[in-house]
Amino acid sequence: MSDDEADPELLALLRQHLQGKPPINNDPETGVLESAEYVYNNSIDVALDMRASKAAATAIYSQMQQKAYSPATWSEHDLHPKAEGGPDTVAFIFTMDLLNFCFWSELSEEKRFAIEYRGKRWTGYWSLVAALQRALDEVYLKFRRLIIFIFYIKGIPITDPHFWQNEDEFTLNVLRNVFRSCTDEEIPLLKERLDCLREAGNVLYDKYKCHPVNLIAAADGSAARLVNLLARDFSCFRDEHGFDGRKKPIRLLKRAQILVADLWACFEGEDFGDFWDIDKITMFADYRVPQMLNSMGCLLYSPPLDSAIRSKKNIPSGSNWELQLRACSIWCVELIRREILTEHPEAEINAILIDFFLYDTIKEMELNGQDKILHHRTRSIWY
Ligand SMILES: Nc1nc2c(c(CN[C@H]3C=C[C@H](O)[C@@H]3O)cn2[C@@H]2O[C@H](COP(=O)(O)O)[C@@H](O)[C@H]2O)c(=O)[nH]1
Repeated sequence: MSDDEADPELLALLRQHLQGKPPINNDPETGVLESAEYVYNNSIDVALDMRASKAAATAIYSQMQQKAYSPATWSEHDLHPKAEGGPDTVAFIFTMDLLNFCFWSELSEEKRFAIEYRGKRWTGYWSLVAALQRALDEVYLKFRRLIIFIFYIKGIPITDPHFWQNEDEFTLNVLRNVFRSCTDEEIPLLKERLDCLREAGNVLYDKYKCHPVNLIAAADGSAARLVNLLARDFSCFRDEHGFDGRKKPIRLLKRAQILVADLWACFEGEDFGDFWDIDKITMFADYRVPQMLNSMGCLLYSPPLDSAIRSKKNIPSGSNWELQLRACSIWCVELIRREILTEHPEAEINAILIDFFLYDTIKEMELNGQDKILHHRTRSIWY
């Protein structure tokens, strides 16, 4: 290269710097997409149907346009906290995504675990949000009554890491009361949920001045860096698994990623939701979106796996089948995202919004009794 030609790498660094973004070589990656592609390339029980995925991209894009899907859609859900709450909303979302796992039940709709709140019966993910809101309401209502009464009524500060650390006050029975059901079934994995809160309380106290806003600050505006901090510092967010003897763990990091996505959506990309690399976040590998992708013909199962899912067999957490289901779902949504942006380069769409749309759609289908295709059944704290 002659002396007067600028080094392209330096030029790119300069451009990044001028745009106010960290230099390229500091760009953090989460490793989730790389993991998903590796598992997809080495899967024998789950495959993707390219023709169906292409058709799904067209259908998803047009329906998302019709429904004007955007980060603002998140706050339209009655139970979700609002951006006006600032740090209290951050604390709520952190608590919610710390516990955002494993709600499926073997029992009927009438007998499954459910939370009664604001005159309605909430199940699944919404039972979690309702239980947290109810605990805070109880605190709020009690303070209101305080003005009338002279004695102090202590509620349950369920989003406060100081409380999570207090083994005398915050016991399994207290958490059982937060998640008290209007049926005879208890929330799945209650003890594991207490362990997650306890660990998170200790880590936030030790490293982040006991509030998740300081964790967001440490990520310095990067979504990927925040995901990596969560996976590094909290074992209960470290959703990593061995696969086929590969040296590097397969990183799926579902709850770390959905936490970042929920912050981004709730604050609509501003304030505590402002991440310059938000599009690095992938689909969240749970049990609902694979179900939706399978019902659209995008995700195909081998006969043994298909039969296991249809006969509601438990598929162990970290098993080969389970990793194929989760990772191929991430890769499928990535291909759908690329297809949409190829057809519509101007579309303001990312894997998060596609995922939110697919989740909400399968929930609507379930409500209308259309969810004939079953989801896989794994009990774990990862999703
Ligand atoms: N991939 C993906 N997984 C999601 C969600 C959500 C809720 N997100 C809300 C926020 C914005 C969206 O618009 C939604 O309104 C929960 N889950 C997961 O599903 C499971 C619960 O299922 P069920 O028992 O049927 O409620 C459980 O693993 C939970 O972690 C999502 O969005 N994407």
